[in-house]
Amino acid sequence: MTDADPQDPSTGGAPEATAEEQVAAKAVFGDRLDIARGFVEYLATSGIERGLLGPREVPRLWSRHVLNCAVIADLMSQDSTVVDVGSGAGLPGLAIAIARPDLQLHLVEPLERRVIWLSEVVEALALGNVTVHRARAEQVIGTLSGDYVTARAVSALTTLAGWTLPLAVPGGEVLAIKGRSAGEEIEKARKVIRKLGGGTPEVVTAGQGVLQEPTTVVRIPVRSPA
Ligand SMILES: C[S@@+](CC[C@H](N)C(=O)[O-])C[C@H]1O[C@@H](n2cnc3c(N)ncnc32)[C@H](O)[C@@H]1O
Repeated sequence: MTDADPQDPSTGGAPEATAEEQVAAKAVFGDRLDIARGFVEYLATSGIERGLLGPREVPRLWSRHVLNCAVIADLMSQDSTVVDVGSGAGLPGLAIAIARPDLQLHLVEPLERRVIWLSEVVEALALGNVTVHRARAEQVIGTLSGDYVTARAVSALTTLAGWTLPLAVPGGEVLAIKGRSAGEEIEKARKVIRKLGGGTPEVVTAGQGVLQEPTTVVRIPVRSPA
């Protein structure tokens, strides 16, 4: 029997970070790098086995998923509360919670098997700053709120605005990780954002100088009452 190749998604196990990813991971996670490694291990094993991510994602777990998500914590003030909508495999929620223990994270995810996996990972990694809620975002409006509301790959901004803006406190922000479509999505959602009390949306990036490809984020401020 030969040892499993960590870079081969068919053989299971966590991928070895490339030299570049290791430098970035050290910069992003600092003395919590071992916890981040633990998260990558869970993603690469039970996360894949239970269908939270596709096996093809294994070789890019660090760059495309964990690091890409964690850097958006740079856009957040100290000691804030964050609601992550549609956390799935804990992205971006758990990556942020690991990078920034000063933040309080609320992960909102409706699917039971994802919630069970998230709860197991939170317990195993002893992430005391994370609470997992089994719910759709619409169901927690009025009961849960945060200084920041995050989301990645959950829905187009026209729909996502209605799920996230009501969860941000006045003066807070929605931070939606988006790809190249960010500007176009903003144009389509401008009217609904205004109707929901959102301020002027903008495209910002996070992770410059750390990641080869910085993360594109749509930032929407939430207006304070006049
Ligand atoms: C494509 S996955 C993305 C998961 C994760 N954010 C990521 O980037 O890997 C979309 C997730 O959003 C969740 N979702 C769908 N509709 C939702 C809603 N209305 N409120 C909260 N979560 C929702 C799904 O259950 C799923 O876990």
